[in-house]
Amino acid sequence: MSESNSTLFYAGITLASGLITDFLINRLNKKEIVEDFKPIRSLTLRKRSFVNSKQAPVPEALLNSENPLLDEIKFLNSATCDIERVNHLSLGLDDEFPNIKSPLLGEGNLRSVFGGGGFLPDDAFIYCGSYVINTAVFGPGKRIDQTKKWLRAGPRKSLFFDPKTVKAAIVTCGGLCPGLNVVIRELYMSLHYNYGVQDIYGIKYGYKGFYTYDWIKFDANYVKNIHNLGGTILGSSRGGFDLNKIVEAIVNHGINQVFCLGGDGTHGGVLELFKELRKRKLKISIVGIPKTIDNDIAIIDESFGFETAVEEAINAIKSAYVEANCAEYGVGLVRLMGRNAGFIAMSACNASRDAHVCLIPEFKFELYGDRGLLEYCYQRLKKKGTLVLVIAEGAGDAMLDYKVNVVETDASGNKKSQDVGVIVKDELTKYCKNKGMGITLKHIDPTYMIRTVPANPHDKIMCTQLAQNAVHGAMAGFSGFTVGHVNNRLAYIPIEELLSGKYSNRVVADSREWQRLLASTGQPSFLNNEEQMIQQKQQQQI
Ligand SMILES: Nc1ncnc2c1ncn2[C@@H]1O[C@H](COP(=O)(O)OP(=O)(O)O)[C@@H](O)[C@H]1O
Ligand SMILES: O=P(O)(O)OC[C@H]1O[C@](O)(COP(=O)(O)O)[C@@H](O)[C@@H]1O
Repeated sequence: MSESNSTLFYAGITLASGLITDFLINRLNKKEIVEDFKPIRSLTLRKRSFVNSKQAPVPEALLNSENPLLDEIKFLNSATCDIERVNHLSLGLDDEFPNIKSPLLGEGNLRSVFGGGGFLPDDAFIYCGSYVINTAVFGPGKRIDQTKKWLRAGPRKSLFFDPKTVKAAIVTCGGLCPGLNVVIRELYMSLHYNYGVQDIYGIKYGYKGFYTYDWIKFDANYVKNIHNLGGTILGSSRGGFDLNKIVEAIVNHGINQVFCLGGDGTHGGVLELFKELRKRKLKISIVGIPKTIDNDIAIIDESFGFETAVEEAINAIKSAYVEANCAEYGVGLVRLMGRNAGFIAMSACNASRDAHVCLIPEFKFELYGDRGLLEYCYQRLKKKGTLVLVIAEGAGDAMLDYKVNVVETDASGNKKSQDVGVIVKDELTKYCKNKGMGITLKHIDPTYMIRTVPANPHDKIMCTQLAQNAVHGAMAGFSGFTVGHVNNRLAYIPIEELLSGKYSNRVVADSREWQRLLASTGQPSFLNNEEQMIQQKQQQQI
């Protein structure tokens, strides 16, 4: 494209309305790539907000270069529709923009099993101006041009990094989660076999491993069988984030791509590292891969390991039901993880159909009083003889009339509270006894069992998609981003945006999933004065 044509092209895109932009871009894309479909769609409704961000301009010297990746970056910089830009290593650095042909580019299936030669057809690559929309549902008052758009994840035809010069490091942080080993394996396989990267290292026991332990040099034999193992072969930890020591270790090892698997805390670390690396003008791409069984990471549809955890949680609920059903006034009480969000508990209840009450951190409730939890349980036992309660760990904080103590704070600063399962068990037993009812209560706590199993097929597929796309993004030179599904399509999300505080992911009262749970359990609010609570909430929102 000549310079004047190119200027007109970008000006046209910039000025066109969102709808016209979408139309043009869809035409440019020619064909939809179906590779990033998830096997099952999460129906969770999320609250999302809309923001715009600015980036460093493309250096003058690069404006005339012929390079599809550079075109994409210029497009992202000039587009006025609400595309959330991901930082690129070329921006803010004055060097020439490299134009390295992706080794994935090829003639269909011509690649030999021994490597060499590309294997992706031309239209499998992400084209300039390809994005994922934030909202899937449109109706009166909601226009497609007003919804936020995220950069589409996927392979780029030209790369920022020459694979021969890439040295990558992989680290796993925070709590365990099914699928960590699948992501590690696929990061290695994609870097090594698809792009030809030779130097790939594993960091032991989370962030502190960068500067505390010897690094593991991976080879294919080391990782090829790990996908069927629970946990992480690298080990994980909380705490130990020391910015300077980590940057020093990365630089000393000559690393230029870092992949960090973890939740919000880990992404907080990625953001700090990203800012520091940018400040030092280092060409090191740092990428987050969202991990948590709690499924409470904002913006993305779902985090890997969550479905596996729900599947395992159902086994505990099943056992609780059998125990409850086989005793006079039998109660099965299952405590599940979920420090801040009740997605595991809600989904496990919806899937098992055996739970009668589900308590999660998002909704306040009372234990005592005519409309409190204990009276409801007592009445249900009197009438039906059986009760299954599912309680998320953080629900203790939602009890209005019982003070739950914070017993400790973990090394990452997350609070650890008194066990809500034990509190409800003791209080319910006492309450029923005072009313002359002797209950048989079995308390099942499968919290660590549900997160240590290997990933199920759904999560394994998701882990593979995330890892491959994290690698594509890093090889293209993007940095400071995380990768995840938005509306069932893979997107690159700037971590600055993810952690900006404008987004959250919690169960919301009007979501279809929560309404479905209420419809199937019939549980009330457990509030003695619900009306008053609603009014208070409304006032807080004004
Ligand atoms: N705001 C932050 N900035 C830098 N590092 C952080 C931050 N919050 C947590 N971390 C580090 O991230 C790692 C994982 O955090 P943690 O909260 O335990 O798990 P998760 O990543 O699953 O939320 C820990 O090593 C912790 O020290
Ligand atoms: O005992 P640990 O390792 O602190 O893990 C418990 C925590 O794990 C979680 O399920 C997930 O936490 P992370 O996302 O930080 O890994 C929390 O809900 C729970 O409090």
